[in-house]
Amino acid sequence: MLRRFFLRLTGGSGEFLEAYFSRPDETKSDLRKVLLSRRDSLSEKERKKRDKRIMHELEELFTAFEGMTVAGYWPIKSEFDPRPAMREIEKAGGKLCLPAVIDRETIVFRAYKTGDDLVKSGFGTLAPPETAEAVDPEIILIPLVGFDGTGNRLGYGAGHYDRAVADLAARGKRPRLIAPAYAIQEARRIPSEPHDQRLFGIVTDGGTRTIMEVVEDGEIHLEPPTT
Ligand SMILES: Nc1nc2c(c(=O)[nH]1)N(C=O)[C@@H](CNc1ccc(C(=O)N[C@@H](CCC(=O)O)C(=O)O)cc1)CN2
Ligand SMILES: Nc1ncnc2c1ncn2[C@@H]1O[C@H](COP(=O)(O)OP(=O)(O)OP(=O)(O)O)[C@@H](O)[C@H]1O
Repeated sequence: MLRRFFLRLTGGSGEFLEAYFSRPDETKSDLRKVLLSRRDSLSEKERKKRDKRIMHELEELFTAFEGMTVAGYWPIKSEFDPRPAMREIEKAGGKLCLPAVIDRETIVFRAYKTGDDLVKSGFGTLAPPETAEAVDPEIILIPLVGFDGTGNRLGYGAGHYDRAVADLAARGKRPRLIAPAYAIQEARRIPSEPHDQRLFGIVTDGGTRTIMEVVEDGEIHLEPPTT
């Protein structure tokens, strides 16, 4: 069976934060402020337009999610709304889950089906209740504040996802992190620390970035996780 790995570096709308290239001393929290305000500044109309473009890019991946456990997220603030994509993933045979906040450091993933009840879960998020089954996602649609072209991710700074992915890795799981994001959330460089988990793919309204694909018998699949 032919297996070929390649890195696709396409897209990119040139909307990234150029200013930070010349300032290597830029801290994560400074970057977070600037990138959050960029995201917040999109009008509702502009956001909807960009959401459609991101959804269109994501559509290419849905069939690859068949039979996989895929973590979505319930959007807060000015994040891309992944819920229409989650419904399509479900239709394509993916099993959904959502992150639930346990404490300031910990999140877990709980099974979710469209229409299931959700409960308040900290930091303004909603999540399945404790009674929902705990699952280990193979694909994580991961929200972010910022990213760079090499797959570094900047979150809200709690380390929730970084810890959750490290925990999965410690148990032999290798979830693929795919970030739907607005092109304006790109910075020339996001500082990377050892605990930071690198993105597998970044799907933006300016194109799909840095996504690793596996081509098998002429078809594009996401690599199945090695457990
Ligand atoms: N929609 C969504 N769900 C998510 C996350 C996320 O980023 N987005 N998470 C991602 O990890 C986890 C929840 N963790 C979060 C941690 C901090 C903040 C936040 O907004 N923090 C404040 C600053 C910190 C504070 O208030 O102490 C902020 O940025 O205003 C949000 C979510 C799991 N669920
Ligand atoms: N695997 C880990 N083990 C212990 N501490 C961690 C781990 N991952 C992250 N942290 C800690 O969490 C804090 C926040 O990390 P960072 O600023 O990278 O968060 P973030 O990636 O922006 O947030 P998130 O992952 O919640 O979206 C840091 O103090 C970091 O040391």
